Amino acid sequence: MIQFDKVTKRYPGSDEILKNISFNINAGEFVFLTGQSGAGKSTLLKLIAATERPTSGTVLIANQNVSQLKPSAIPFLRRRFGLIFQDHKLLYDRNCFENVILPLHINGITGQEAAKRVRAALDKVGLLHKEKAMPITLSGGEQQRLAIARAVVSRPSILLADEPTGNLDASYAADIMAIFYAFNQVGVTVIMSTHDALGMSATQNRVLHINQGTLSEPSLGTTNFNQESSAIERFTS
Ligand SMILES: Nc1ncnc2c1ncn2[C@@H]1O[C@H](COP(=O)(O)OP(=O)(O)OP(=O)(O)O)[C@@H](O)[C@H]1O
Repeated sequence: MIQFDKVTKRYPGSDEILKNISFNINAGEFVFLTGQSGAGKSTLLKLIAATERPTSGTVLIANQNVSQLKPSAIPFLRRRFGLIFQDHKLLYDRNCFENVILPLHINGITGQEAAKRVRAALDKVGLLHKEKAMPITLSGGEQQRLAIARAVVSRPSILLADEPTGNLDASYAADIMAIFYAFNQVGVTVIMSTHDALGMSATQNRVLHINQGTLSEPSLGTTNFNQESSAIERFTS
């Protein structure tokens, strides 16, 4: 479903952020993307979402070469994706219902059908009772759940989440992870970047690790992975 073939990414004036990276992600997988700050995790997610283009190499999404898509085709590609960021990107002058309905309105879905879908999405993340609340009145974990509702309301087949638990304490983070696992259980492909290499050592999910521009799939518990984990632990404790 997602194929990178010898992908290199350099921003104007930058060194190579990603170097000759190849991997495949199949429909329905749950993949963690790890690496230190600045390693290129967000860059890789942006290449998948076609908000950035590779400098060289090929990115195929559902067999479509992203670099060869006409600009008019990009919005259709993006409908496959639900995007979730660490900083939510919520609209603070609109209530929860209005935040979640926005992607539907952009896609021309309005009226009762839109309202039904918004309430279903809010329900999935446990926020149906907050539909009229303004985002600023929600806790950090609730705001992140609202961002997830907005990302899934268009029923994307792929969720790209960029450190969605980064600002949250452990219990909120566990709630958010449970929501992502629930979506994955019903067939949604989930690709999630995280600093939390420690947490990942407990997971059975596939891990793609970026280090100095190259990609590896560490077998969990390998020396490098643990060294980096303890560095993160020292930094955050
Ligand atoms: N638009 C841009 N122009 C130039 N350089 C950029 C741009 N976006 C990112 N970079 C650089 O690319 C590198 C990788 O950034 P990226 O945001 O992908 O890393 P990351 O692994 O997601 O980091 P973090 O965990 O801190 O969010 C960094 O050195 C960053 O400064």
